Amino acid sequence: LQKKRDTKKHPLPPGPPPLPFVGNVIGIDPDHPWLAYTRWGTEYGEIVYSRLFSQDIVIINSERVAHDLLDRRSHNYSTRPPGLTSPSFCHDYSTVFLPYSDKLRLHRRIFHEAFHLEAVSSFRPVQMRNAHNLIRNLLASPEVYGTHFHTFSTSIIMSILYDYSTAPVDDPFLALIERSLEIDVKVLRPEVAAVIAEFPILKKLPPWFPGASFVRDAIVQRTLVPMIMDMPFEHAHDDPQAAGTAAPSVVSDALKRIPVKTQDEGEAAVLEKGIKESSASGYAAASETTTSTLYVFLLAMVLYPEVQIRAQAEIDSVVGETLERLPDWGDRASMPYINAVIQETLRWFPVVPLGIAHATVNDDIYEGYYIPKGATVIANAWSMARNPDKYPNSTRFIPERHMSKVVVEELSTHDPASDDISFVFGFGRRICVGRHVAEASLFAAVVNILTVFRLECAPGWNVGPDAEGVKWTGGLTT
Ligand code: HEM
Repeated sequence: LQKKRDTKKHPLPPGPPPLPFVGNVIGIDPDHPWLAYTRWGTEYGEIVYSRLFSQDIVIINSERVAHDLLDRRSHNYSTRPPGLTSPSFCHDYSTVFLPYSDKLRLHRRIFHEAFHLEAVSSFRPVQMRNAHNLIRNLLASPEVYGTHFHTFSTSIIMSILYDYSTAPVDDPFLALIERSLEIDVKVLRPEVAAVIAEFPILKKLPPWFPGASFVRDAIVQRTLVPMIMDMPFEHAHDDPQAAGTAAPSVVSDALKRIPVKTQDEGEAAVLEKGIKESSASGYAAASETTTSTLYVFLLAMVLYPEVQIRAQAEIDSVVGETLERLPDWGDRASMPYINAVIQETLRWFPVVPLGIAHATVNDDIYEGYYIPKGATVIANAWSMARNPDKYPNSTRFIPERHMSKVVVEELSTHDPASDDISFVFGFGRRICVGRHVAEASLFAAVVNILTVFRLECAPGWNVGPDAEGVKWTGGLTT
């Protein structure tokens, strides 16, 4: 049955013709939906309407429209599709998937206090120390570079959030959280949410039922999430017998602020819960994204040796060819090319290719098109990164394209949100809260790797400069 609604005589945005009942399921590779959405962008334009069962999906393929809707009309476009916050998967705690609400504002305030532009420089020692560990690990066992990237990303975020030092291998807490993240990345997508919303009965299938893997995943997740939230939190929490003993961390600092602000026990409990939940969300949001970006960096370096040579020449010109010291934060302003390499890495293959879906609170009209209330709104970063007017030869890795725009001033005043590629961090009231931390971690890793190593393709590995043939994993992050 077709939904009947009053579109106020405005048409829906253009899009592929839907099949009866199921909508636009044909032609979408469920693991790589950004490819189909980008194709639709070429065919139908900057804003595309599609339908999955009865779920309206609006795909934004250009930065222009994303800024118009998600920034300028953020009052209407800042919530999340309800299917993403399924209580069966215990996601109702996660900042990333919360609807726009007081709880979300509290989470974002907690993040902002720790991660705003002026505050993040306090994490630099942790980031540089972990970058040095990263190059030591890469030297010892380069073949497991992926594990080392992962250790780098997770160790930084665990130190920052909880002052928790992860074990060099097989950390028991990380094993739990990784299992939980594996499930999240697989399940928390608008396409899956639309199917589950259409057939709530699916949630009731017995776990042994063939194809009911997400029911089994939900059961595992319900066991994991309380552990993931409580274990590191207790580590960062002050010993109640000896107040003020916890080492500095986002969590302990936030907890210390509570008594100053409120004497009310109920309010204090809400704040404490907010701190616990937002910090648990921070780990998930930070680890995969930073690790994946380092994979893209590595891919670029082996496919573009001339970029690598230019980047290394810049480093040599700053720290000296004899390598008497490793680069440090004070060198960053003198390394515009390294900064451009980081920008281009974020652009070349955005690791959150479709961002995290937003949703509309009310009906809207935009450039004559009707956008329904409750629509899932996807900002297609993949397509924005391939805008041929802004990025000629967009499939090529060309750091030089950022050189006129890269900000080289002292980094405490450097706001990546104002940069060319800010779209990879999302939009409006939901823009990534960890973007300043992410950028700094990437600098620490990239500059140290390039100082110490030459990165080359393994013999016999033949991938062209467009990285065609590279297999991108499916999910929220790739
Ligand atoms: C290269 C690294 C990263 C990339 C590409 C990235 C990208 C994104 C994107 C696209 C979103 C969705 C924005 C939107 O809805 O419009 C997001 C949200 C978020 N990110 Fe990041 N992120 C990165 C690193 C981090 C780090 C290091 C943290 C640290 C805590 C973090 C924390 C978050 C949180 C909490 C949200 C949810 C915000 C909300 O829903 O209001 N991210 N990120």
